[in-house]
Amino acid sequence: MNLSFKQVEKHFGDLRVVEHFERDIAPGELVALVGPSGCGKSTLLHMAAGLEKASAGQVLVDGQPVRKPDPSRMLMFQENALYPWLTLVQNVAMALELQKVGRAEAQRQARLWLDKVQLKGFEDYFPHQVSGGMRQRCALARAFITHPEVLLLDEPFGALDALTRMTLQDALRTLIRETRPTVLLVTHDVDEALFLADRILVFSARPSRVLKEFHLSDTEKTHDLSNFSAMRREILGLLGIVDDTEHTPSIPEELAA
Ligand SMILES: Nc1ncnc2c1ncn2[C@@H]1O[C@H](COP(=O)(O)OP(=O)(O)OP(=O)(O)O)[C@@H](O)[C@H]1O
Repeated sequence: MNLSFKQVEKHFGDLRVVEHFERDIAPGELVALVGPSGCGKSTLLHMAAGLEKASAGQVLVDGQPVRKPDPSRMLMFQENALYPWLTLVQNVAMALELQKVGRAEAQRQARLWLDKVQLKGFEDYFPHQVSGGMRQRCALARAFITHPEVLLLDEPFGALDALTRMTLQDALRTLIRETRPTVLLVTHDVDEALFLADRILVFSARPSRVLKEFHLSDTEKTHDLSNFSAMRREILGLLGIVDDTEHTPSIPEELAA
């Protein structure tokens, strides 16, 4: 599915959040949104999900305006939104049952998806009986089981420690390769964006604009992102996290005097 933002603006009362946002996201492409806190990244996801309306402009899916939420566009948050009173398999199956798939068939498919995210053996555990990383694996299975065509990921691994986050990023990448949804990923983790994205948009503070867009080559990426160190530095510089001028040549002593 093609996801298009056409001159999108979003205000909440007097608060101007997003201005003139214009981008096309191609079917199967993964675009990461990074920017300062409060610049409107989640708001863009909410508009794509149909939870918020643009104040001006349009969000289109395959040329059709987004008017309301739809199962073909799946939103996944940082806080795992699993139901605590359901087991993992019941949580995953629920996504299909909501689409009128019978319980037995939904549970059969849910077991397969839990296997895909390495949760075999934990199907009948309740969320509080497994780790945070396992809960997010389960949330991934639940997000993918309905084969969404657009996946809207809002800091999906933000609450996890760095090592667990990397294993979840691997799991997510495998699932994306199998099912090729169009993905918008909001993240504060620049390495996560570099590892997962085909394209990274770096936003300014509110009212936000795109400061720069980075295209990542198709090469097989690993968590060793040394090939991307220049891009990483530039992104961190745009975000004001590192001084990107620090590697410019220092002034020779005789001239500095
Ligand atoms: N429903 C709403 N009503 C009023 N203001 C809102 C609403 N949703 C978001 N905002 C405001 O819009 C601004 C952008 O919020 P948003 O959550 O999109 O930012 P963000 O870039 O995702 O931030 P963070 O990185 O901290 O999650 C914030 O100032 C927020 O308070």
